[in-house]
Amino acid sequence: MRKPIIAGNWKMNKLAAEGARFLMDIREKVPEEGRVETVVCAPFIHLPFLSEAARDFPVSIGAQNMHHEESGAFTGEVSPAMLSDLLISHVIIGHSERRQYFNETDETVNQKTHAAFEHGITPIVCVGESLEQRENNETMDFVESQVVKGLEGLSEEQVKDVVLAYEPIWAIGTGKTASSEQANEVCTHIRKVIEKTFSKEAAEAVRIQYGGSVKPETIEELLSMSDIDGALVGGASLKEESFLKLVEAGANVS
Ligand SMILES: O=C[C@H](O)COP(=O)(O)O
Repeated sequence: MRKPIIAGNWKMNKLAAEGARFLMDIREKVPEEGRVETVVCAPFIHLPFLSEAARDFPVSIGAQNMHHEESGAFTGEVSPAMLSDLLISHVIIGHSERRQYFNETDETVNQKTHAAFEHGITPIVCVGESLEQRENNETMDFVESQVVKGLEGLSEEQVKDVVLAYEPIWAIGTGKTASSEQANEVCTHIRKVIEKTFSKEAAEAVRIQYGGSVKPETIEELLSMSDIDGALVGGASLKEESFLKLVEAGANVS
């Protein structure tokens, strides 16, 4: 069975003291690592503190982006080497907000995904269609193309360790969650794409999260679906109480 993975994406929220307080508040309450993987993806400035503070309890700390180069003249960027130096274990790659506002493309997603593996960081690769694409029945083809291009050139073993996050853009921060069936239908398609492009073993191993207005009230049903292995959560990951409920739901998947 694939281990559920619940990742909070704080986006551009929380001052340093608020981030620290959040971690201290959840430290005694997160379920043990064997049942669920718990990840907090925080803004860069939080990472040194959070990474150090989370060392002795089962919360992994992730970044929300990175550059693909090791170092160099890229003002304002953060490299994979800098993240692995801080023992950052996960990185979100190609979030739709990065694609929309910061010109991320399938090509940069692919470069960053390779770079993450070179530095021992687990990539959480985001894909998902716009409302217009959904209404034009382009969802499956579009998501397939994002998956194939984003993961191009990875080995089968690497693909098994990728986390894919299916996030329909129309459901992000809007309060409109895709129905569990809608979300699962696309996640099942993604798994078939992995099988076709890599192997059956890779398809069975790869974990696929759903993201888009996930709340404590909706998580259980989402996690009960055949191809949804976790959630990438924005708004509901900002409050300790709701984040813990999401993680607990992940730990209770049998
Ligand atoms: O990365 C998280 C997603 O963008 C979902 O955000 P949301 O839970 O606030 O809709």
